[in-house]
Amino acid sequence: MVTTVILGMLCVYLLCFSVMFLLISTRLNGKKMGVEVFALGNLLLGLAYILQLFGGPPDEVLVSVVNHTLTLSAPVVYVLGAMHFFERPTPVLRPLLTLAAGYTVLQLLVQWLLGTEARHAMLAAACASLFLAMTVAVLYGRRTFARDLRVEMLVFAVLIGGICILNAMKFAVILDGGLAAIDMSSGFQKIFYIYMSFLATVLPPCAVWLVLRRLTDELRNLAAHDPLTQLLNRRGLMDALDAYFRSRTAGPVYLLIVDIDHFKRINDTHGHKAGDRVLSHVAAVLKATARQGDLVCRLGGEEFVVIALDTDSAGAQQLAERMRAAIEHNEVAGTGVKQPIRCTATLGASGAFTAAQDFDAFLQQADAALYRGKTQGRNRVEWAGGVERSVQMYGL
Ligand SMILES: Nc1nc2c(ncn2[C@@H]2O[C@H](COP(=O)(O)OP(=O)(O)OP(=O)(O)O)[C@@H](O)[C@H]2O)c(=O)[nH]1
Repeated sequence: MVTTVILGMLCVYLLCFSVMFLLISTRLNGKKMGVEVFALGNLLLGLAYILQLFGGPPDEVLVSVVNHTLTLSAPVVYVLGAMHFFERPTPVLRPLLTLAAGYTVLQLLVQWLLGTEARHAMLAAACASLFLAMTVAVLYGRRTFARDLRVEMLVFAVLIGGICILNAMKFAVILDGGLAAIDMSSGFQKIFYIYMSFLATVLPPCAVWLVLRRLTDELRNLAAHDPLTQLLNRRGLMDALDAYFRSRTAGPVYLLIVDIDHFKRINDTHGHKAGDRVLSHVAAVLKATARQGDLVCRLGGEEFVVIALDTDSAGAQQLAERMRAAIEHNEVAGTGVKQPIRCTATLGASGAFTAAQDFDAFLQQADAALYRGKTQGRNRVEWAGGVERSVQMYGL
């Protein structure tokens, strides 16, 4: 009786969460993160347990065969859902139907050759192996594709490891005591379904949490980057600068403004689309020329800011000159029959500063230098008047 009630609750959980996943997936336009696949997994497992409840005794072969196929298919669907979540989308329906057909045929064969007991033992062994593989994959994921979800992955590994152990025990129990040992009223089945209920309660909110984390991370990322060039925008730059100056090892930084020369002319001659390609190209050149860790940002229009970290004035000067030369010497490939576009940029550089609050003042300083560079002929690096003072101040 107790097991039947637990099983009934389990069906309700699974089907409710299936509907919830489905509803969530309808709100996730485009990138569904596997949520609709999780809904299918819950539906299959819910149906399997409904058959378990109302399908009659274990020797009622046809219902039992369908039940076992659903029971094995559900975790496979969860695996496919997880692959979608981790951006390795794979087809779902074809592998699922192939597995279902294959396992059904295998069951009928085993039933015919070895009987009901062997078929139940086979399901327990298959589930134990599958969950073992899932546990290993989750633990591997902590070190590779899911490094940002280390704690969550550990929780999943422990929970899935638990079902793996229970299925291995079920296999041993069937071999030892036959079908009577997994009767609904047996102590083992009680523990088995209590654990499954626990999982059905805990795992779906965990999955929702993962989806929420990914969504909020993506939103934060979108808010911090320029959509055209994928560089940091001003807000992202300020956050990164704050984070840098909070670290104990932070030293003075140098600010460079990079402004493409005669960009209006490029737009007017080649069109706005080509202008956008020039912006993306210059962004890529700046990113490739800066050192890893330096902050590269599109401030707006054709203006970029580079913050050179962990360097001295000589290093910042070399970086500025490298960037100017790289922009001058790398042409933007034309589309189709169009000629490649060449462009140059003028750079204004500030003195060193040591706090994020100083950003605006030093931006103005670099902007004044940039203006000088523009009036003195463009395609050059101009340093702010205070640079020598800054260099002396910080002893660089
Ligand atoms: N294609 C494209 N053009 C942009 C974008 N943002 C700003 N612009 C254009 O950039 C041009 C900037 O022109 P100006 O400020 O006159 O500067 P400039 O022509 O580069 O001249 P100098 O800076 O003095 O060398 C304007 O024509 C803007 O319309 C953008 O996202 N895409």
